[in-house]
Amino acid sequence: MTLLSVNHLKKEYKSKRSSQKVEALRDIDFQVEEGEFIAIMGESGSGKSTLLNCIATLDRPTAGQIQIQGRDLAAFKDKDLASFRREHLGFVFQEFNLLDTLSVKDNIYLPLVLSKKTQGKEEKLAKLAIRLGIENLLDKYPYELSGGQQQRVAIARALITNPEILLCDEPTGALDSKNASEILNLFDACHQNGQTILMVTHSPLSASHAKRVLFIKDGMVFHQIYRGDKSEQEMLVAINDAMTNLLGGQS
Ligand SMILES: Nc1ncnc2c1ncn2[C@@H]1O[C@H](COP(=O)(O)OP(=O)(O)OP(=O)(O)O)[C@@H](O)[C@H]1O
Repeated sequence: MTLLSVNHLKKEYKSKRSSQKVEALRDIDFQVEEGEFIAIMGESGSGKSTLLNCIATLDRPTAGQIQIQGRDLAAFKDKDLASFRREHLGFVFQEFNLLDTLSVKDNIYLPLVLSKKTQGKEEKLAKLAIRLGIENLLDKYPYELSGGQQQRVAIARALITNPEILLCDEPTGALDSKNASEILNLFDACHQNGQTILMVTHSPLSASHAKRVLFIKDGMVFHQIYRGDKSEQEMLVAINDAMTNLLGGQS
């Protein structure tokens, strides 16, 4: 079943200094099936964050359509978007974005508290804590944790509402290679569990964990690689080749 449908998406920003417009997204078109793990790659400035922000309902497109489970995001009023975002989407950021004044446990509960859906929260937390290997960290505070531990907690916070899509912006960007690889293994496990994941990344290694990689250039999807039967290593080679031939070659 198609979970996310992005049709002819266009986003223009008006420049503050001149009347010129920046066309961040020109014509983006793709579909995501339920349970897919997709990476989005592209050079700096190619529009990846703009695309993620539009899907995340944090920004409105200039034209085109985004549907999540058949719901057209343009039809939502601003005041309804926040609750839609909280209840249907999960976010993982490069810089973890945990609140230092709350314990790990309370950070993870926060989306449930904000949605007033705290019933059964202990059970949900207990299951997630085991899956993510953070059982011993729940009473600590974010500043007491390593980067890798903080990202595990951030993933738990993103998953506790059982979101339809996990949206990740450079989730391993602030981690060393060992911690990055542990986080990527967690994404693999989430994916095997049926979680739909959309991850923006500069890292070919991170993207090699995905089942499909979309390359964005000049505000359009101009290439895709399917994992198919490829091993992670073969996928990594294919991604690096695509980056050399397509991104490097045409810019
Ligand atoms: N708020 C804004 N106002 C004006 N222009 C913007 C705004 N946000 C992004 N842009 C422009 O839109 C284009 C796409 O930016 P975007 O941040 O989406 O790229 P990106 O692929 O995520 O880059 P990076 O990999 O460096 O994060 C760039 O030319 C950028 O300068």
